Amino acid sequence: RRSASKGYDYIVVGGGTAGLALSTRLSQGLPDSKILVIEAGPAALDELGINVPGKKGSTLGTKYDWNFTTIPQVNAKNRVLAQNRGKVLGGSSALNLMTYDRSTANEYDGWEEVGNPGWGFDDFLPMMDKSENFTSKNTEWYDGDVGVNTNGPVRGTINRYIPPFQGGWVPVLNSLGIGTNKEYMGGNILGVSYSSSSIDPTHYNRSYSANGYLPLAGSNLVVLTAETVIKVNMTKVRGTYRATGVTLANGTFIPASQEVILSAGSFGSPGLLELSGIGNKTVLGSAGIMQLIDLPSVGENLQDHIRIQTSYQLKDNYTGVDHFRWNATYAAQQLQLWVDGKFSQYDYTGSAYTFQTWNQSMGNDSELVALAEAAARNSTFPAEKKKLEWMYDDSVPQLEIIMSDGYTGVKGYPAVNTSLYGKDFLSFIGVVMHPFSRGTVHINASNPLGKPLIDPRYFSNEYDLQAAVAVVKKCRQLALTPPIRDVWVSEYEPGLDNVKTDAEWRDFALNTTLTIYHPVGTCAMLPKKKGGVVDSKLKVYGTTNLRVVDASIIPVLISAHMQTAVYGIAEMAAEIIIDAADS
Ligand SMILES: Cc1cc2nc3c(=O)[nH]c(=O)nc-3n(C[C@H](O)[C@H](O)[C@H](O)COP(=O)(O)OP(=O)(O)OC[C@H]3O[C@@H](n4cnc5c(N)ncnc54)[C@H](O)[C@@H]3O)c2cc1C
Repeated sequence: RRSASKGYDYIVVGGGTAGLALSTRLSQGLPDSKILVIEAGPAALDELGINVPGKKGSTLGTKYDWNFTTIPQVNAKNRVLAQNRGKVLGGSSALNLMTYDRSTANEYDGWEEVGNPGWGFDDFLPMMDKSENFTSKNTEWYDGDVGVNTNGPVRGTINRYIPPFQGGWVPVLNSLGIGTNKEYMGGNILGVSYSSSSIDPTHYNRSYSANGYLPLAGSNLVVLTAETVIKVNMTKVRGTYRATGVTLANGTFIPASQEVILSAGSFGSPGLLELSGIGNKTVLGSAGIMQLIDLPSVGENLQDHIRIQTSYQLKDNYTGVDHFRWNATYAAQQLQLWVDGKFSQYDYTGSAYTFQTWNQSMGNDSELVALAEAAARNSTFPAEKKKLEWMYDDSVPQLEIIMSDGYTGVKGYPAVNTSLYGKDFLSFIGVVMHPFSRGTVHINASNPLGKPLIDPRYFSNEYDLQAAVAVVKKCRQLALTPPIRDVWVSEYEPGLDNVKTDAEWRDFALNTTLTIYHPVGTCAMLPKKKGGVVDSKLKVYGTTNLRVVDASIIPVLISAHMQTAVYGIAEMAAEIIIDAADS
């Protein structure tokens, strides 16, 4: 193995979701090139908190998490919200909640329509497919093989276990006029499904970039862990800039003869550009960094999905995942079953999803459409225009609801010694698909190498707040509809008596809305004059050989969880970079 300081042809910064997929593909496609991927976190391939599906969420707030937060959100009662990101080999694919889906074809087409040739659904679906091995085709909850592939590195699997108290999910949604969708990976996600998770059914463990892609890499890929990059070194050549390598926090310079690729994620990649002198002059100046390339959109255009939840105490005859919190014996038994490769409740992540338009959900979307029009009216940014177009498009969902096993919320699981301690819960997690709030992430001028200043500007327009209220009311409606109504004793959060009026729902939304961890757009792929940081070949404007390849390049937030798109972006980038090397 080469020593890191000797230099490489390609350096990928960030061994996360996109970074490991990309560097693996580069090592395969460019066998004569030397490729280095540098990851700030450790490798943790044997970590049960990562591998065991039923332990999802247990690594948040740990050493595997960057533990970022927002700045106080002025439109959300000044709350400071968590912004978790993986700091481990595999990045956020090691920490995520494993939902494995895709949005509607029209939304990927929207990426192309805002100025990115070659990124529409017909071109992008094959890239997402390249990454996947969908193991549940032709099963009870998936018809045939529409839109899926079966020989890629990351597994997508519908859970083999659906808890009895979730048996009412599909009948309830059907009774409310929502059709069952067993082809949700094929470019139409509307309807109700028992949907897939990134789980490998060989051992029912998490499938992610570190255990999916990396074992396929050639020996020409070197993986450096526990090293943080602090800047890309740039040199001016005939009026444009060339990346010559990267500098580590310990001062080591590592040269790159061909390309440097940033895959440090939606909060990491814009910061690295700024630390390298690429960005907004004021931001750089206040941090004492000399501007090399004037690119004012770096760190702008942050978009994220917001979520809001209600939760219910299950009747005592049901065993939910909260059992793991309060019954150590049960948890140990189930974990041993999982370790032994036997059927275990720890196999399970969650399966019950619905995606709907406002019309499907409420019968009438005119008030929300009017608010969306008001939110988008004065914007020239392509994302708002697209989101408004999608409000009028019957194929594009505006809300998602997940029926989730276990307590999820803001109030907290009941404290020891209270009457509800030792009870199990189910939660409904409502998500607004196309919020109009658009925020920023920048380096902190007083500590440029420290945590970034993240300001998603949650609820900076009325549409987002009313949409959150509409989706959380829907959560309660689903809970109150038999046979779901028959499985629970009482509404724990917010409580049927505590929140009844619209004013109370509004207050509840302001107090409890959170992120569902899908920040995108901070190095948007767009024409430069429209707010772009990278072009449609993912190259940073003003450079010859610096690219960004991760969730930050997504120009418009779509109605899906992000991982399948991020893997698709990495596969697309690999083709682009390999083609460029061959030409
Ligand atoms: C808690 C959580 C739950 C989620 N749930 C789901 C879900 O259920 N389904 C879904 O589809 N999506 C989910 N997502 C979103 C999805 O996982 C992310 O969008 C996706 O993983 C982002 O990939 P990425 O490559 O852009 O960034 P990441 O995977 O975060 O990779 C960035 C990598 O760069 C490294 N890095 C950063 N800065 C530096 C530096 N300076 N030097 C060296 N290395 C650096 C990081 O440590 C990290 O490994 C979730 C995300 C989170 C955080």
